[in-house]
Amino acid sequence: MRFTKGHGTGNDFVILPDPDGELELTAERVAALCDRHRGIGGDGVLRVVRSAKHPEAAGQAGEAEWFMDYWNSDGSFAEMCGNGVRVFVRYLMSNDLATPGPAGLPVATRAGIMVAQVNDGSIRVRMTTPRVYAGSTATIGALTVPGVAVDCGNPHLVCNLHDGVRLAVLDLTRPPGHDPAVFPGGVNVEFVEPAEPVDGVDGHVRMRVHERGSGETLSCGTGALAVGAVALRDAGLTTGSIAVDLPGGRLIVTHDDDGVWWLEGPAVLVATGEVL
Ligand SMILES: N[C@H](CCC[C@H](N)C(=O)O)C(=O)O
Repeated sequence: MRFTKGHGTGNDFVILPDPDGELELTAERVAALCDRHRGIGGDGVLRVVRSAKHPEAAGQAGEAEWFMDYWNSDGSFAEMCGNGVRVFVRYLMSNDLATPGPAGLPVATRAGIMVAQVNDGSIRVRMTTPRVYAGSTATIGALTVPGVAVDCGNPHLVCNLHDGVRLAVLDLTRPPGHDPAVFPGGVNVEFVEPAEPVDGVDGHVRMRVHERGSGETLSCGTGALAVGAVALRDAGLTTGSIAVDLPGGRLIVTHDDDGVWWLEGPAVLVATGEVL
């Protein structure tokens, strides 16, 4: 089975070309592929399958030829993967499987159609509108941090640090505690601290993330979208751009004057090989 390894700001994926949806993918096989010692290693799997050939995407086939079948590294499914869409699009174009149209390159996902606009260094993706909908808390040991629930197609809990607590001291080797009544399907938890002003954007924050189904990752695109939406709200802005620095790099979240939410960042293909 052929594979390609790629990443977006260090959020890395095993890409599996499967245009006709013939691979027998199971949670166990995905976890084995993502194992960083016994397998290829990755935060998740992106299966590249034609929308018409996948039961969860057939309804989107008229708008998007390709479906990004995203799996977390533990073999669980997720509705959406923001970094993954950029890497997926970079893969499609590098393998001459698709070319962007006038509006960009549409990709079907479990959270709906995302449209990517591609340039050499970075890709920007038209994302789902993040919905801030509840207050909740996360716990790490004896620390309790208030946060806000944000739906980006997948669930997020954005926790702004305060009282001198810094990102560097957080132990994210285990899932932070969360309220299952608010997040019955689990949640991606982001911790945020303010950062120094940066030219060209309206705000700048730093974050770390513990991802549902993958653990702490170097980056999370939908997490950055959730964090950017909260940062704009907290700044009293309805539109604007936020630079979000993650351990793996910088992503830019923009809410434009047309009401579109964009996530912009790099997408790199690292290697191609054969799974034995
Ligand atoms: N790394 C992904 C998020 C995966 C979300 C997944 N962990 C979930 O269960 O929702 C991103 O770039 O958006």
